[in-house]
Amino acid sequence: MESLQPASKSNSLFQVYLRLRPPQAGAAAADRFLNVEPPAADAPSQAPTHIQLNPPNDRRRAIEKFCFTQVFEEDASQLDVFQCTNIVPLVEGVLAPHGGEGTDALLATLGVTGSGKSHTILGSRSQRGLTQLTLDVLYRSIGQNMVDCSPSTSLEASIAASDASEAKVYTASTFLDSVYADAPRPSSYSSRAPTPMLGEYPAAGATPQATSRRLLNKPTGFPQQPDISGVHVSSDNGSQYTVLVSMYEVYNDRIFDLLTPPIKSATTKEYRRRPLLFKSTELSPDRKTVAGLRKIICSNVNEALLVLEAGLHERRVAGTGSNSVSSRSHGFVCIEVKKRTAHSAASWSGNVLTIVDLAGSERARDAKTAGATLAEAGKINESLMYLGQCLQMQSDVGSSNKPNMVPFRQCKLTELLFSNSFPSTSMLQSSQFGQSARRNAQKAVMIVTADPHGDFNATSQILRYSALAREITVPRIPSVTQTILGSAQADSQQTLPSLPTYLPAVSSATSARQIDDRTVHTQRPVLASEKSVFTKEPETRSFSTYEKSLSDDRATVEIAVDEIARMSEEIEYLRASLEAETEKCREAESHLVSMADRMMDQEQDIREECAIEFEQRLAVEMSRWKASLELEKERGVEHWDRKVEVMERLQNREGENSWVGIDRCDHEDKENVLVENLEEENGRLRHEIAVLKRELAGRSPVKRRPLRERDDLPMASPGTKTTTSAGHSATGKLSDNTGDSILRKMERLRMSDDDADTIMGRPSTRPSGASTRSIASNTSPKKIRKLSPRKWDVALDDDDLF
Ligand SMILES: Nc1ncnc2c1ncn2[C@@H]1O[C@H](COP(=O)(O)OP(=O)(O)OP(=O)(O)O)[C@@H](O)[C@H]1O
Repeated sequence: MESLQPASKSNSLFQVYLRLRPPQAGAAAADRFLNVEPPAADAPSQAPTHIQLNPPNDRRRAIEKFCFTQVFEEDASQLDVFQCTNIVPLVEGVLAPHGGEGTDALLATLGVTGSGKSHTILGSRSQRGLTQLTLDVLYRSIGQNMVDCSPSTSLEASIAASDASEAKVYTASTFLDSVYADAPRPSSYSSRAPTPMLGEYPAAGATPQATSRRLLNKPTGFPQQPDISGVHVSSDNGSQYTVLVSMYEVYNDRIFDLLTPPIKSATTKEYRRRPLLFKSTELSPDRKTVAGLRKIICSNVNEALLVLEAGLHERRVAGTGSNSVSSRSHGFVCIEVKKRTAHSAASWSGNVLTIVDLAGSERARDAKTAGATLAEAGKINESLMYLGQCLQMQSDVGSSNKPNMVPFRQCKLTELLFSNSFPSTSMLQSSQFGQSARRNAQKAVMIVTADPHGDFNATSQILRYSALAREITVPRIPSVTQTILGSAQADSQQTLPSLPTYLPAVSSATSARQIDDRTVHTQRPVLASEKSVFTKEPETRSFSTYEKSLSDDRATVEIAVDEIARMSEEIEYLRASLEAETEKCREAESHLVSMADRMMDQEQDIREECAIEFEQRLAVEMSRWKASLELEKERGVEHWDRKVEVMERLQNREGENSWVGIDRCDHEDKENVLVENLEEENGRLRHEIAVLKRELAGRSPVKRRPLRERDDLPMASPGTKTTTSAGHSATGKLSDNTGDSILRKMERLRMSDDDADTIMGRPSTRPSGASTRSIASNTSPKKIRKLSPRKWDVALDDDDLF
């Protein structure tokens, strides 16, 4: 046992203690698979530190030994555990009594479901747990240095201003008034809610905060045992202290505040909590915090216990086959000790003591879980598996070369537990340049609980990754080997009484390995004593011939034994591999179940969010649409009003003066058109006259009928109004009366003949006194016919009419 020692303390993030719970009623002593080894005589402490795990009913499985900081046996009390687990130094580190930064602290329990984690951390009806004991010693240590928390002071504001986690800070009186009913609870005390809380909150309530939350009955008193009034830690007398309590749980890998009441969903009508983020904030860029928590300023231990009670009431628990009140989430209680220089308005700084009650790993078969509880179990097992990986690798962290080897970012639980134990990359870089100093690493205590009569596989798995050191002893395989050797021995004893009789003590080459080599269970074990077992020289016998045959037999047996040992070893290795693979498979299955559940949860959340957003947008769009419709209506009315107005104005103006201008313009336009038409007509007539002249010249006098009688020339209709004034016939009728106008022109030509006669001294053929106008208008066609030959002759003779 001396060889199994824990790794150097400086390399471990946790001190790991093991606590065994008393047997449950009906547990048989024969079922006990775990034994505590008595401490070695020369050990520094007489407290046990080693246990041995004996596989029940399976002689082929290895015997495992584990080493812890200390092992508490079944009869250990709450006080024993409190005093021996170094919790007092944790409180001292948080209080920083000698000035300086102080250190954060973490106290956690880990174990299979029903093994006593909650009992250890939170106590029972009669016994206080480590949380209550820690609060007791903390408040008594601060004593008079606690700052006045009366409502008149601006304590909440000053704390909220210096808080890096965007917390909502309340005084205990404000918070407790909203949680507890005035009447004290008459019946029994219990810190655990019996069933999950969702959907159980009546809507009717007194205060706004309590509308979605059932008011609790205030406990009349808390257990006072064990008494630790003798335990005291000093605090910094030059400082003022205040203590903030906050609580949250990690459920299905999401963080929920236990001190904030759930909100009723608009769509599902269920009461739900909003998950919180674990992130770096503006005031804490290099350190992650759970953002948006409710933090309650508790000025005395009683207030802190009432807040704790209220938070525990909200935590998800359920009855399973393994535990009637089983935690379904990892519960976190944060006791934040804030400190500032006495009588100054300096900002608050401080440290946190985080107490964690982890949910227990469980096998669905044993826990008889189904549905949501089974999915929860899958999630719990998955997070514990990641925690196990982190614990196995924690020893590597001591070496500064591998700061990021611990895979703590795989789930919320390990992130919350480990992320502030390691410097972030940005912090490392900045500290390399001397920009910021790394905070003191947190001190951590892990209490592993185990039931020696419980589930062997689950317990051995937890012990494997939590123990500080582990040793495996591969069991002897007597069935085949002993049979062969036994028969050989029996044969030889007849003739060779002193044939060696001992068997190889097969042990693992990995025995006595320390925590640094935790992968031992996945490595192939080697027979340490394989080579040395059969190296002894057999005794020399007198019967030489018989001796020869015997030595042949012995050689054969040796080879056989060797082979058997090798095969046994191989089988053992394969069995271990199979076990590991089976375990992996089981973990993968539970992971799958939990992922499916998570997806459903997320889908539900997204649906809800979408529905809410859709409703909000719809409402906004509706109101916008209504507003724009109203506006359009108003605009339409205005538009038509304006149109009517314009029309009215136009009508008035037109009535007054517009008609005069329009008439004048019309008149001018008409005159212009008339002139143009006349010019055009004039040109055309000239052309026609020329044509007619040529035609007349080519005709015989007989055929020269008056133009008016000719069919080939268009004549004016009888009703056509004519006038002799050249170019002054009515507009538009000139073209229709072409023949008429030609006739008139011909008459004018005749007049020209007369004039010419006059000029040339020939006697005029026209009656005297008759004017051109009268001829044109009054002369009958017959008269014209009589005159025309001479006229045409003259005209032709003269040949110069124009
Ligand atoms: N050391 C102990 N002494 C007396 N009773 C104990 C002890 N440890 C556990 N028990 C009892 O065992 C039962 C289960 O314990 P507990 O609820 O603490 O288990 P747990 O590990 O927290 O389980 P889970 O992970 O399911 O929440 C409780 O009734 C508790 O009182």
